[in-house]
Amino acid sequence: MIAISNLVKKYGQQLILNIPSFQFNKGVYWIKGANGSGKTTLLKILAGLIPFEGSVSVEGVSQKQHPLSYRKLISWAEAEPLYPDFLTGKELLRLYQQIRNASDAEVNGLTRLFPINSYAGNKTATYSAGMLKKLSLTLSFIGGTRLILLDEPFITLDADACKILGAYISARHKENGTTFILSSHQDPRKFLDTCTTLSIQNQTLLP
Ligand SMILES: Nc1ncnc2c1ncn2[C@@H]1O[C@H](COP(=O)(O)OP(=O)(O)OP(=O)(O)O)[C@@H](O)[C@H]1O
Repeated sequence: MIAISNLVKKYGQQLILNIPSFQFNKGVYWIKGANGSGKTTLLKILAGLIPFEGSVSVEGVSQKQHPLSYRKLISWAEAEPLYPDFLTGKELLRLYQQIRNASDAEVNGLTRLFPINSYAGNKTATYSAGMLKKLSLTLSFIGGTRLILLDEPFITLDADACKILGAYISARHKENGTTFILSSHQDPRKFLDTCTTLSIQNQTLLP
């Protein structure tokens, strides 16, 4: 599903990641690691957001050779989402729907997941951290992408929302074969049916 080859990431002279080779089959993956170990950096690399040495491909599509096709396969939700204050959740949902060519039925169904309809008409400036997180996760689920990258998806979510998120990930993986990679300092396995644990240690990714 994902193939990493000779991946090296440095910030200045500081080596952050050195992953000679790694393959992800379809699945649900939890990446753990100490603060500053490189989890967010790896997710950003897989999302195509930051430069790196080496190669990454998803379903045979190389990020460097076919960046547009590659990005169409992937969704990303960041740990602490931020949106322009003046936009409403509904406007963002519409934007993602248009970009990802999703149906009204799909988007309406996703807005009922957490649910976010009661506040999506308001400007994002008025949202709490958890409300923003629910919006950002909902946006990342739009469009049937094959790989969904979630950076600390459980932070700021209440207990019910954590259960809803875990059930959604498990069901979507089972029904559509979507691969999820999530980073978390909390053990997410209590919310997930299946989950493969990986860790980043000494700048590399280990099973
Ligand atoms: N833009 C940047 N410029 C310079 N160094 C950076 C930058 N972003 C991250 N780093 C460094 O890269 C290393 C890995 O950071 P990263 O955010 O990937 O860690 P993490 O495992 O996600 O950490 P945490 O669990 O604290 O969120 C850290 O040493 C960090 O200081």
